[in-house]
Amino acid sequence: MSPLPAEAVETIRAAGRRLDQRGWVPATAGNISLRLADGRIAITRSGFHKGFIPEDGAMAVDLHGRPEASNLRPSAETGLHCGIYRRFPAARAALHGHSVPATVLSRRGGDHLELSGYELLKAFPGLPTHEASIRLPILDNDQDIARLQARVEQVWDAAPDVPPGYILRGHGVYVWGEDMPGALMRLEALEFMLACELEAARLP
Ligand SMILES: CSC[C@@H](O)[C@@H](O)C(=O)COP(=O)(O)O
Ligand SMILES: [Zn+2]
Repeated sequence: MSPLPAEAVETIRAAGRRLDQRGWVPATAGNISLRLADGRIAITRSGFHKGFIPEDGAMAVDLHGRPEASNLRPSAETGLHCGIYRRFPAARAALHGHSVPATVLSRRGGDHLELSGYELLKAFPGLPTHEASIRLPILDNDQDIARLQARVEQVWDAAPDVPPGYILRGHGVYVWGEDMPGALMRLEALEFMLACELEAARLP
């Protein structure tokens, strides 16, 4: 059991501050992870405010979410992060936030949100133009994370071209990327488009 690399911990703490600056991690909401070079997953410990993650606020788990240190409690949603890393070998960073637009829009119903015509779609892989769309899955929230992850996998199985993100209804967004800057960029792009959708829904 080796300690987490200091650089990985700092990357996670900086991402937490960024999410907090944007208002996406109220109270103790949100969680953040990185896949380390040795294959372990570094993830935020449960219950901290993500804008103020302490130096010991991240810990290592394996790809199945099993903690290295049994006295520490990883994020309650570790199973969702590990599900992403198991499924997508290129994923090296995953972010989860609770923004107002994601929460409000997902509570309107439906099993997906179609985002089309936005220049910022180009932040997503394989979309070189705004003349494209992504179908962002919306899944009903569930406190049983293993059951929720099983449903996420059903959605991925049914539509292999799903974008690197999804929404949990009334809860928040998950996004992943090939590194932390990539995941942050994607989350920002997605949150911008969700905020636009919310504004548009308010127009008469
Ligand atoms: C403020 S309650 C939010 C939690 O239930 C959960 O959804 C969340 O995002 C943070 O949980 P955590 O266990 O700190 O990773
Ligand atoms: Zn959450």
